[in-house]
Amino acid sequence: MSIEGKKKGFFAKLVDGLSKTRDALVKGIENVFSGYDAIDDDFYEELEETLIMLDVGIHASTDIIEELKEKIKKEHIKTPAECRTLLIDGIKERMKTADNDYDFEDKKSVVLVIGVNGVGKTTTVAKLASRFKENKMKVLVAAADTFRAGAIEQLKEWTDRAGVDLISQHEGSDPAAVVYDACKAAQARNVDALICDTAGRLHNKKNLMEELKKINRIIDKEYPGVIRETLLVLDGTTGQNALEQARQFKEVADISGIVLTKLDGTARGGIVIAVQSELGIPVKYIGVGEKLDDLNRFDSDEFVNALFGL
Ligand SMILES: Nc1nc2c(ncn2[C@@H]2O[C@H](COP(=O)(O)OP(=O)(O)OP(=O)(O)O)[C@@H](O)[C@H]2O)c(=O)[nH]1
Repeated sequence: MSIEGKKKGFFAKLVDGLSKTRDALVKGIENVFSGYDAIDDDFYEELEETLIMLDVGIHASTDIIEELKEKIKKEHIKTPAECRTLLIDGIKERMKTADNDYDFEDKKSVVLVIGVNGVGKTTTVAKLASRFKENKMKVLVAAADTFRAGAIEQLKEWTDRAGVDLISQHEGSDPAAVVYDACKAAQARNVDALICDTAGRLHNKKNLMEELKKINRIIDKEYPGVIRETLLVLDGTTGQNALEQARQFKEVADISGIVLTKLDGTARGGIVIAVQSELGIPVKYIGVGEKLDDLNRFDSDEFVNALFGL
């Protein structure tokens, strides 16, 4: 399928996947807009409460409303209907990614993928590998989640499916040793993107921090000069728990981007807005299904349009 065709397919899935969020969000917001004739404190309060209820997050919701108030004053807007467009534009604006956010997609890079078990980390590694491969990059994957039983086999199945090579050792081996091997192999094979699946044991933050530090040290030493990216994978269906997880990971790792998975079929898509605003880390990819091509770059215009059924 052409890239254009794939993009359309992804958008259709996104629109479809966000239908539950859309139903909840749009219905809630439209109710506020249609329930008030004038813009007053009650209107703002109800709008803010609706955003919070939809997992947009307390801080982000407050910010959005404050920003909206200022714009309304500046532009002398009088009716709730007129302020709907301002609200939508404001949400789009706060989720924009920067131009250099995806440099690792077309330059020599090492991408560390972190996140707790079950969030869709392994699947995301494979989806990224497949995406980079389609972009004509030579990809290598490292199985540095050596802790969870069966993780290596599972990753092997996925990388076979994606048609990319995997560097692995046995279960229980030192993740840093796997990364060392992978750095050597990446250089010997002239690889463009090395993607490392790492373990995410949040219940032992100190160990996790040490492990990630060690991995980073090895990459710095053995594979200098490459672009570094650390993506945290979060399960979009878990709402505020995902946000809490992200806060904890932020303490142990230098996260450069978020991948939100399972946005298909959740009513909690508002979490995308919360994550971006509350953590100050851009959402770079979203997952809307279990197949290899069900991951795409996050596009704030596309996302908010899908969310509001525009
Ligand atoms: N619907 C849907 N399912 C997804 C998505 N991403 C991953 N999954 C599913 O979520 C489940 C967990 O995904 P994994 O990739 O195995 O998760 P993990 O974080 O590596 O977790 P462990 O394998 O337990 O370490 C699998 O059944 C995936 O198919 C997504 O975007 N949408």
